[in-house]
Amino acid sequence: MERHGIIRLGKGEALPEALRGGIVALGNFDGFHLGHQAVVGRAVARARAEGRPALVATFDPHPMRFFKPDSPWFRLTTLEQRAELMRAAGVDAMLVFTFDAALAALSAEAFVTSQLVEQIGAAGVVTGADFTFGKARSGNVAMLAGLGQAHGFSAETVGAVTLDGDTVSSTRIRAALREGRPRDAARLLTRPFTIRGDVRHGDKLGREIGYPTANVDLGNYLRPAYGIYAVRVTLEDGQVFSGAGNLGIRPSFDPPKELLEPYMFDFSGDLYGQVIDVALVEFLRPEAKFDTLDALTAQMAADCDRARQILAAD
Ligand SMILES: Cc1cc2nc3c(=O)[nH]c(=O)nc-3n(C[C@H](O)[C@H](O)[C@H](O)COP(=O)(O)O)c2cc1C
Ligand SMILES: Nc1ncnc2c1ncn2[C@@H]1O[C@H](COP(=O)(O)OP(=O)(O)O)[C@@H](O)[C@H]1O
Repeated sequence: MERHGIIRLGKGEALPEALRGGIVALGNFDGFHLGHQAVVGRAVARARAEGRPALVATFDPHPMRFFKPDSPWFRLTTLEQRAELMRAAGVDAMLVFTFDAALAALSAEAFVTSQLVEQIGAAGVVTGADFTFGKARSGNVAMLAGLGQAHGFSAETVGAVTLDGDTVSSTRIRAALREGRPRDAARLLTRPFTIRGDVRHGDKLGREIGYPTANVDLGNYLRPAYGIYAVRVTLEDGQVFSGAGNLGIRPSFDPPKELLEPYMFDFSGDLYGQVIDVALVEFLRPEAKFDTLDALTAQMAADCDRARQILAAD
């Protein structure tokens, strides 16, 4: 089924003929950070030069979620967000392997022959230099190159991208977000970390205190440091509003509930059911527990003033 240029492989679905023989960037690409952009950019450039489809092949769920279902939330992007970013980078389609027990059990060689050769008909594969694949991660890029020679595709690697002296990695971005450094994360991502979700009904208290907030669940996203952030919110129609939002459990309210709640400046209207993008621009302060609504609203007013200034200067 094709949606946002996403094609789920397997389950009886064949790749459309027009997309066979492509140059395939292979990896998880969660976040689509600078390093991922180099790998995908190389695949797109080669595809254009050779007149072939430019493809990305990725895994869903993320292998880490499959092997360690209890690991803390870590996603930097949804599949749909990644597909949009890939499209903007010139990719014709994002192919998704469902990462299940059957896929995890394939040897490196079986993965290459059944997926890359038979299913995708790849003419070329581009990965990062440290890419591993196949059962127990037994396959590496040298093996991929050897299998490519045997099966008639080329395998190319792109070296790690560094910024400020260190390798750009999803792990480094996750650490920055968990430590409340969204600007550092944004430099590595080339855009702010952005949570996409649909606007839920809450306790309807926000509007009473003069600060309606559009409540969004954090879903599978990595949990950044809890606190108040200066945010930019993009609505479904593409309009962008500045705002200030609470990300956390709202310790002043009972029972605590984990949410992202942006209040948007200079907006009024009904957002329930809309899918919005909330970009975390700057960390303002940790969440606090207030004993009175007056104390909370005074603090919210101060947060909004600060967020306005920060975003205006941005
Ligand atoms: C800028 C801003 C800062 C906030 N700071 C806190 C806070 O430190 N502690 C807290 O318990 N709630 C805080 N809130 C309040 C809650 O996020 C939320 O507005 C309130 O629970 C009303 O919820 P409702 O949307 O369900 O009506 C803040 C909200 C905003 C917009
Ligand atoms: N400036 C605004 N920022 C955020 N949401 C707004 C704004 N103006 C109106 N809304 C609407 O008000 C709702 C939030 O009001 P609120 O009283 O906090 O209710 P809830 O508890 O259901 O979130 C949002 O979901 C949205 O539909």
